[in-house]
Amino acid sequence: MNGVKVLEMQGVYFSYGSDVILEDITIAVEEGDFLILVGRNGSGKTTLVRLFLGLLHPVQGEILLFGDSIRKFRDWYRIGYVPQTPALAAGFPATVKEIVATGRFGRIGRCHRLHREDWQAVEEAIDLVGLSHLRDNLLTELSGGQRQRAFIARALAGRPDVLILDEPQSGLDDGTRRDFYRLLHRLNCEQGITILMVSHDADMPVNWANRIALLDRCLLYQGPPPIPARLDLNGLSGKAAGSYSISRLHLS
Ligand SMILES: Nc1ncnc2c1ncn2[C@@H]1O[C@H](COP(=O)(O)OP(=O)(O)OP(=O)(O)O)[C@@H](O)[C@H]1O
Repeated sequence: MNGVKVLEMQGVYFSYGSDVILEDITIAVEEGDFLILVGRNGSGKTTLVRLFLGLLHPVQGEILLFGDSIRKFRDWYRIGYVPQTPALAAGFPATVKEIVATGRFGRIGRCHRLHREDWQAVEEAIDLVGLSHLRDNLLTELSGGQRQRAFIARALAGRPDVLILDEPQSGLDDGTRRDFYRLLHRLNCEQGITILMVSHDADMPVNWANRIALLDRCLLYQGPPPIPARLDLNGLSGKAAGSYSISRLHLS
């Protein structure tokens, strides 16, 4: 955490038609951060991620990537994206190695052949996530946790500076989820990869993150974990998501 801003929003607003989804968002992910963005279902987390990926555009405010306006930014290979994988992985007729190799295209361009150094990056990424023994297996032959790792390896193959993960832990059992957090912690601490992870899981080990942000259309908290007790987290769990509300957070 050296103060260099990798991802930044300044006063960002976003709406779908007349529905305001994000309001006055000012947030920065700094180099070396492990920032977890939490919020109930529908609070705008994926929308915020899609804005950082340039897939949506704010109606107001500025987005900066590595200090440059997103409008001028071209180095997309510096950002590795891991989507919610269960949907993506269903029925993928590709091996681990093949899917991870597609992670190189952001760096070398889609119409280029992979060279020796590309395959080396692919092997390194597979190794980093502990899937070397399954490199030639089909994705459909993998468990949910192993698939998750394959998609992380895919994002790592482009040797990004920052990883953005959108609820990567959904659908995993407790043990697999813990292993998964350990892997992310290792990538952050040992490989120096900056991480922005989205979650609506209030039970995650937030102490592994150095920063946490709570979103519900606007940012209700950002700072070191844990979220202050007055911002009662109970309503963030999947079970109680419906009972969570902005007014309750403001009043408690
Ligand atoms: N393409 C779209 N058109 C209109 N409204 C949308 C669209 N995509 C999302 N929304 C709405 O925007 C709001 C925020 O959605 P978003 O997916 O960002 O929430 P989220 O916090 O990521 O939710 P979850 O935890 O369920 O994934 C929701 O009310 C959703 O219904």
